[in-house]
Amino acid sequence: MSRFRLALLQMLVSRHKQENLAHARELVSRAAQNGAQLVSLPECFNCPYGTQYFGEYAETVPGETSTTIAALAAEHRITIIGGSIPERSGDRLFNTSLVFGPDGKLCGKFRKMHLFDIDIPGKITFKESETLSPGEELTDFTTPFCKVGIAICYDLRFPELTRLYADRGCHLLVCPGAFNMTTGPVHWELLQRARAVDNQMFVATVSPARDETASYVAWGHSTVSSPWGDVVAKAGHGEEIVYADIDLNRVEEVRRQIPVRIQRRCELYHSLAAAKPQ
Ligand SMILES: O=C(O)CCC(=O)C(=O)O
Repeated sequence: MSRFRLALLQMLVSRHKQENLAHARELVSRAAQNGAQLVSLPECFNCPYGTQYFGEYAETVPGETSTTIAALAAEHRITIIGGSIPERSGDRLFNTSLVFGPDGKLCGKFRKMHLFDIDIPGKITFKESETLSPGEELTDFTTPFCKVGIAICYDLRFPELTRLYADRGCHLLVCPGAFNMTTGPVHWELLQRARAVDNQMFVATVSPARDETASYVAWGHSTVSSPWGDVVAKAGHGEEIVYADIDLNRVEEVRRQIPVRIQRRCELYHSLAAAKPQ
């Protein structure tokens, strides 16, 4: 199958977990009724985004949220990327994305690999590493359409991660993320289009809807970029579902036209990197 419908759920997240789960149920059902076969929720969809919330909202896997998403995937016979949730594992917390296939079974679990620690004086200081631990594994999964890789938000800033997925045969990267009002306007679209054009693959980012009353105000603008690097679908900042009819033939077409993937000179890069500067 070379075509499928992707839906990005730009959901408004509240402080009430039960309300968030009910809302996710509603949006997933709407997307499935509209023909979506692969659906993604945003980063931290069951909890407000902020280090002060992660411990309180964290769950083990399996747990309430994972069970809810698994049941929804099975009910609608679709694949659901469960955005991300704070996950508790022993005495550690992770920012984790869980993926469930149309049979309701867990088919992927990605823990955010690069933690969001930044300091922009007068604008935004954020230190995920105060409460979270980083993941160490790649997570890709196979669908009837293509292989899909997962990254979470700040991970998009590290081109090496997306390159690893592309080299493993992924034709789509899905990245639940919540950029903010400082970095979002300049970096959000730029980074995803760069990852798409670097690797000649589709890249989809899924943000929560903007809530001006939240302690962390998300940029919104969930987006799908094509292997050519152009934007094929994009949300505003309010709650909405973004649909994209993905034609995977575009991946092969762009790779044939501009064959950078086979023109890379990896041995040369390695020897240049190893050489001592003059
Ligand atoms: O990289 C950024 O500017 C934002 C990252 C972020 O919000 C996150 O990793 O959750």
